[in-house]
Amino acid sequence: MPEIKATPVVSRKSLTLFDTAMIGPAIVDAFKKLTPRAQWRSPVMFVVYVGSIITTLLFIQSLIGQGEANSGFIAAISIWLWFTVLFANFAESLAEGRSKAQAASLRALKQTVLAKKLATPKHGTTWLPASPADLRKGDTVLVEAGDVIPVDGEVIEGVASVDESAITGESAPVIRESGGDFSSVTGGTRVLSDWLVVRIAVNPGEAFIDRMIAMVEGAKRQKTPNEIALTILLVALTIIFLIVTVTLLPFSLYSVQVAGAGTPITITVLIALLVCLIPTTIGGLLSAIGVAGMSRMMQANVIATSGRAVEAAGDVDVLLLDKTGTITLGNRQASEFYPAPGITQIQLADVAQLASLADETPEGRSIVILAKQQYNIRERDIAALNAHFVHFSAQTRMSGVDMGERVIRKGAADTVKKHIELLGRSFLIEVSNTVDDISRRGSTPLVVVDDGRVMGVVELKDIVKGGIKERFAELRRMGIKTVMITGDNKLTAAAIAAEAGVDDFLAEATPEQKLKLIREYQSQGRLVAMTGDGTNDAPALAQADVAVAMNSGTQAAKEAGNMVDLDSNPTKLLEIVEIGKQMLMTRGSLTTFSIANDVAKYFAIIPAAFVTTYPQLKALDIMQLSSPSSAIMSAVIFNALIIVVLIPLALKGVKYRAVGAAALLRRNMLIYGLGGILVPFVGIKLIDMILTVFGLI
Ligand SMILES: Nc1ncnc2c1ncn2[C@@H]1O[C@H](COP(=O)(O)OP(=O)(O)OP(=O)(O)O)[C@@H](O)[C@H]1O
Ligand SMILES: [K+]
Ligand SMILES: [Mg+2]
Repeated sequence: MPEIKATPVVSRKSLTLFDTAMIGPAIVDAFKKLTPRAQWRSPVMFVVYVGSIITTLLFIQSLIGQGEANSGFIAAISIWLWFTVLFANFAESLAEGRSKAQAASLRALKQTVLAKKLATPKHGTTWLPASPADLRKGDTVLVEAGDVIPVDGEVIEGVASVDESAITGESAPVIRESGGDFSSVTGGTRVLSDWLVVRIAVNPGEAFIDRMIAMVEGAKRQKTPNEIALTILLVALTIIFLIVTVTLLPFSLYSVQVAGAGTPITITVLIALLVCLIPTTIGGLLSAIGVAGMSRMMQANVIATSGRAVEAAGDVDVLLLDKTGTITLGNRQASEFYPAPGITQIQLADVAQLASLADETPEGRSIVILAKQQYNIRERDIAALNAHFVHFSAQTRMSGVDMGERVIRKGAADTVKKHIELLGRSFLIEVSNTVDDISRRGSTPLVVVDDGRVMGVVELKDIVKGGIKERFAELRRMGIKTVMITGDNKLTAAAIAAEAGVDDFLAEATPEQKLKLIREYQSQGRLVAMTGDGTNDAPALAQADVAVAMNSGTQAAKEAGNMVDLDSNPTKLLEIVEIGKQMLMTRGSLTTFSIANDVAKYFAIIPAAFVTTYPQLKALDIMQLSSPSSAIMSAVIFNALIIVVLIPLALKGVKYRAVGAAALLRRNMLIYGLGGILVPFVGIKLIDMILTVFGLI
């Protein structure tokens, strides 16, 4: 057979906020964005862009003929308007630079190793080398120790340990196996031991990594509903100020000609006035805020496939989590056989094993293993048994085998109870007690029946993931209600719910009931987040506003969600909510700041701009700036520099605190509203003084 060499798996490296290596390219990129097409994306900045062009033309006119004002002044205004545009471009480029670096490191994961394509989907059959680009959905490949998994897929045979550090950054290997909720594998990860037969789940270009790359690269292209609403507000403000400014010109001309006032206002000054009044601070930083939000999600090891979901995360008020695999480790293992009165442990183990021979779930496999370990019950030849196997489903919550007339089942206590009641039998009190005891420990009881006769109960042990309780308490402080939903029985659910510290739980839930619960919350106007890993969670994930699938979960769960947590950490939602809230708050704060800024600029520019036309306006000149042209220059320079000053805030986001929304709003209004009014007074005065001291004006 041909030899296939494994290439080293590249790890995703994390990026700091201002990598100096990214500043140079961002500056170059800022100049590249000086095209009308790129500028048109932000209507506010487009107005500044047009203003820069007009003042440039006015400057050229002043050089070759009769200018409307001193050419030095026009040049200075023009240069600072160009800077304003460039600074906004730079903010966006810097944010994109981080995304691009993230996308590039993802692309490095796309391996070009050859896959071992199987002709028949069975281990031990022959394979031929195939390029990943030639693999189609439904093809099967063999992946052995040392091999890199070529494309996303589902394990259909085998158990192996897999190194997923390239995707998750987590160095501990994970187990991937057929059946159950741990069967999905991601392209670019590497099998460490044993082998897997994998059925390819995606066509070329549709793989998980491809979607991740598209997401980080396309972050600025898709505007979210929130962003669109804000853009409309900014455009409306821009239009109002445009109309106000444009009507000032004929007004000024009229005053001069008819009423005999001083000299008319110049177009250069009008453009400066307009640019200072329109919300350039938020207009220039809006795109960067969105791109940086997506980037922060990546940094948290969360892949969001929609910007809308990231925003919705900021407003979530209910979080639904499934139990097994999300709150618990999910690797439920049979730990003990509890026979019914009159039955021996060996008899129970024997029947339980028969019912599990073809059960590919981790639960089923663990029963076969326990029976072998404890009683040395050998696996029987399935073919010789003439048996028909009944596979587990989340709806029936049972599995088993029919051998001729003999019906063997194992499953959740309530469903098995119904099953035997149909046969006119009932549970013995001892069995019910055992079921309750196991449940109270937080374990899952599986009741085993042989032809209507209860043989006993198998205990499946599961472990609650570490550190969960503290994190749920934090969610509560944020005002988010946590609800655990599980297919397991009420007692087990109650035990795990108490251990994990969730606010509420729903037990014995079918996939339909999970879905129904989400719809109920949504109809009360709540925004619902759901975290799940299993195929039975997929409908609920598809319905939730923010749907986080565990990376360890099934392909179906990942397809249905709008986010994937690469670390498979159920409390990751905490960070997701924080990032969402931070993004919404950053936008809100900078919008407030941007609009509040106008007050100071109004007092700086209006008296200066019109003092030649209306000397009475001198009364408004509370800032006492050195000259009208210095006042206008200072305002324009401040307006440009404030964008640069606020870039770190736009990229990092305003600090989030787990306090109520009203308190947060009050605090932000105080800082960014009041600050927005006061800061420019100081800033403009300072710039005016510098210009004057150095004789620059
Ligand atoms: N292989 C199996 N054979 C028979 N019954 C099973 C098997 N696996 C699980 N069960 C029973 O079916 C119930 C429901 O399982 P399901 O996988 O739908 O939900 P769950 O994983 O327990 O909960 P969650 O929704 O939190 O993941 C389990 O609680 C258990 O009692
Ligand atoms: K402005
Ligand atoms: Mg599950």
